[in-house]
Amino acid sequence: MGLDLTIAERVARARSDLRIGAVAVLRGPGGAALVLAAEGVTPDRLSALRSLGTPELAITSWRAETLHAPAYDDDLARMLVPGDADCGWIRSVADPARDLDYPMKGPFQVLRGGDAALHRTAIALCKEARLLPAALVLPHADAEALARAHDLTVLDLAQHALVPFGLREVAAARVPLGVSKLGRVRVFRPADGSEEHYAVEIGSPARPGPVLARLHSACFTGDVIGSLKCDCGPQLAAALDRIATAGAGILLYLNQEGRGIGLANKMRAYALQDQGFDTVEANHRLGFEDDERDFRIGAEMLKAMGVTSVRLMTNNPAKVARMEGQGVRVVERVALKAGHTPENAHYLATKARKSGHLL
Ligand SMILES: Nc1nc2c(ncn2[C@@H]2O[C@H](COP(=O)(O)OP(=O)(O)OP(=O)(O)O)[C@@H](O)[C@H]2O)c(=O)[nH]1
Ligand SMILES: [Zn+2]
Repeated sequence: MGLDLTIAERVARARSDLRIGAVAVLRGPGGAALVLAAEGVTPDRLSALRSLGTPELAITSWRAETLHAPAYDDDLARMLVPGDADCGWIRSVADPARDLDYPMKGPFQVLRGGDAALHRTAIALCKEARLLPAALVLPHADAEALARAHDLTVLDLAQHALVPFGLREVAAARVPLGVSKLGRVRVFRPADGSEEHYAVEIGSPARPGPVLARLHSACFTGDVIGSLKCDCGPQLAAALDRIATAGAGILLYLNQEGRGIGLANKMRAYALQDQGFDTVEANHRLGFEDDERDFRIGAEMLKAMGVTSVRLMTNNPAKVARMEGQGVRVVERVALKAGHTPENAHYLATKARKSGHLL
């Protein structure tokens, strides 16, 4: 019926519920559970969950490795929350901020066997909500009745897996730029309620290409406030300059701050870097992969603009491979070196050594 929530709307609702600290219900073939982002737990919510059973804390295998806890489910670990643990305990398992000062001590009661599908989706939703990748999960036979009684969103695991990936252009206008009067900005909105992304088109790039293109991931610190910790700001300026000099091209500004972990998590990663961890180690200690970006977005935007082949400005061979994997031909990789400073030398060297970037 037309008034029913679509799958995309239901997933967006569950994601925002976790984001604001509310409880949602996940339902799978093996049962259902109440879930809550670890970051959003409050004493009230914790005691409400406890009145219904023993909550489990799902963390990624990266976070488990830092805590020296076994990840029996391969990509994640499910720990029982001890009866005397408070919200501070839960936050310390999820958040490495205080790992060095107050190391978490095991032994942790890690569950083995059984089904981790609900936990896996709960972590995926936390990541999509740009929260720490850790969730409280309380499997419960009456979870659906509780959802009805408390007006909670119910999401099927199958629905989460099926959410349609679709981006459509919602607005476009001429924007004269410092580098070229022939600028145009197009705004793309994803079907799944996540952030919008922008295309900056200069001149009239000939479709289907090859078009001189740059996929730039948002970096508030580098792009907006001139941080010296990375090379993003100067790369952004250099890419626009190159396109303007060539007369035509496209820069995609993708809202995948912090390689897809969001600004709050990136600042958590920076705080860990202040403790001596490098950019990759910091992501892992937080429980993330070193790169959480979804490269379908850039490819779909290019295709939506009629572009299927590019001369890609990047120093990251993985970006080239990911674009090719998504059906965009990269006829040439154009090196983009700008903004090397003493402050970002270690960061760039780490990306070269661990993530395969070309210096
Ligand atoms: N998680 C995390 N993200 C960072 C850090 N430093 C910069 N970033 C993010 O990294 C991304 C940089 O992306 P890009 O410059 O587009 O991509 P790249 O993979 O380095 O490849 P290039 O095309 O060669 O620049 C931005 O989203 C930044 O916010 C960091 O220390 N930790
Ligand atoms: Zn940056």
